[in-house]
Amino acid sequence: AAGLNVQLFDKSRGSGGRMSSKRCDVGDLDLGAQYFTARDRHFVEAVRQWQENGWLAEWKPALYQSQGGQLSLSPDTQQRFVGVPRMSALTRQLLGDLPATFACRITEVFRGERHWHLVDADGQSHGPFSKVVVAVPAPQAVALLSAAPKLASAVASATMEPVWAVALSFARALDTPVEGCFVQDSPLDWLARNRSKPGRAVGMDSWVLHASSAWSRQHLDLPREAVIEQLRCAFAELLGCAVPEADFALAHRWLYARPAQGHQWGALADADLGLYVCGDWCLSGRVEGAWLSGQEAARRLLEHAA
Ligand SMILES: Cc1cc2nc3c(=O)[nH]c(=O)nc-3n(C[C@H](O)[C@H](O)[C@H](O)COP(=O)(O)OP(=O)(O)OC[C@H]3O[C@@H](n4cnc5c(N)ncnc54)[C@H](O)[C@@H]3O)c2cc1C
Ligand SMILES: NC(=O)C1=CN([C@@H]2O[C@H](COP(=O)(O)OP(=O)(O)OC[C@H]3O[C@@H](n4cnc5c(N)ncnc54)[C@H](O)[C@@H]3O)[C@@H](O)[C@H]2O)CC=C1
Repeated sequence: AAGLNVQLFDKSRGSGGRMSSKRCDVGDLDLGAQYFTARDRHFVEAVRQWQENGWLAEWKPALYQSQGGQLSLSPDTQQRFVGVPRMSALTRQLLGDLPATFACRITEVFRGERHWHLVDADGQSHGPFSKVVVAVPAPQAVALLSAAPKLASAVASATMEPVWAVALSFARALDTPVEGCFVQDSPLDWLARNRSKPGRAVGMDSWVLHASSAWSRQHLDLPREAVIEQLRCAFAELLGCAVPEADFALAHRWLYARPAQGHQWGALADADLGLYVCGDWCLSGRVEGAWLSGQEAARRLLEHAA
């Protein structure tokens, strides 16, 4: 928006990061961020604009909570948004025609005499660039900040927690009114019924289950099949209805799902070098926090470029 030339590199095959959706035979599944809320007025305004553009829609699930094995309705007035027809649709729209190189993992960010250069996992070099913004989870950012050791050590203090995500699809819809559920006292901490979200395929009855970070940490190296089975059992127990073997199942491990602690950093920078770091872990560990942190990095970068 400020007229600078931007080149984006991402190690994934598509945009979205932890907001990405997986394309499967049973439809698109949001395995990471499930929905987002908007509280900061700048973000509220951005969300309003995206909604007007048709990039996202409000999700109004039949919301439940489960505590001590007791399932109860838990309606509220909180507005929750999702990308349509999949979560990652929003990032695809925001990307527009910005030059982006996907499936490109950056392994080194180094400064030449006047400019920055990036090296990827295939040894290819990219650049020169006058500024670099590192927008990845804190533990992955550290390796890219060797040119600014002070910055690297601040970032290294931000640790992140894992989350196992499981998707289960059933040809016959489960006999339950639940469409979203906040869970306590279980290996799970969240579950969502995919077809209750706007614009999703309605053929199969697909669910996304998230394990708690504590369970995920304890079962980090459990084989995928075992993760699916254990979380399916926890799911069945929680719903209290018959849950057959799924017709389709997958498990995805998010190693750096959520920040372990909250910070109010906004973004971090070595402005003299032209190196900026941002991400949800600089703020609230939510989509809104990620967006605000990116805005703050951009603001500082432009301030220094002026
Ligand atoms: C399971 C789960 C559930 C969640 N649920 C919610 C929710 O309901 N509501 C909510 O608001 N938030 C939720 N979140 C959090 C939300 O997804 C994040 O806060 C937000 O997406 C973070 O955005 P980001 O840009 O900071 O980082 P990311 O989305 O992690 O983006 C970083 C990008 O950098 C790329 N990358 C990493 N290293 C390299 C490298 N070396 N070279 C090139 N590219 C690299 C990655 O591929 C990725 O695309 C959830 C997250 C998870 C994992
Ligand atoms: N699994 C993961 O890796 C991550 C999950 N994240 C979740 O993303 C959501 C985003 O947070 P916000 O935007 O603040 O969303 P929000 O306001 O819907 O929820 C915030 C938290 O409040 C509780 N809560 C809210 N509404 C209800 C309700 N009706 N009944 C019972 N409890 C309720 C619940 O504990 C929830 O986690 C939260 O649920 C986070 O736990 C965020 C980041 C990572």
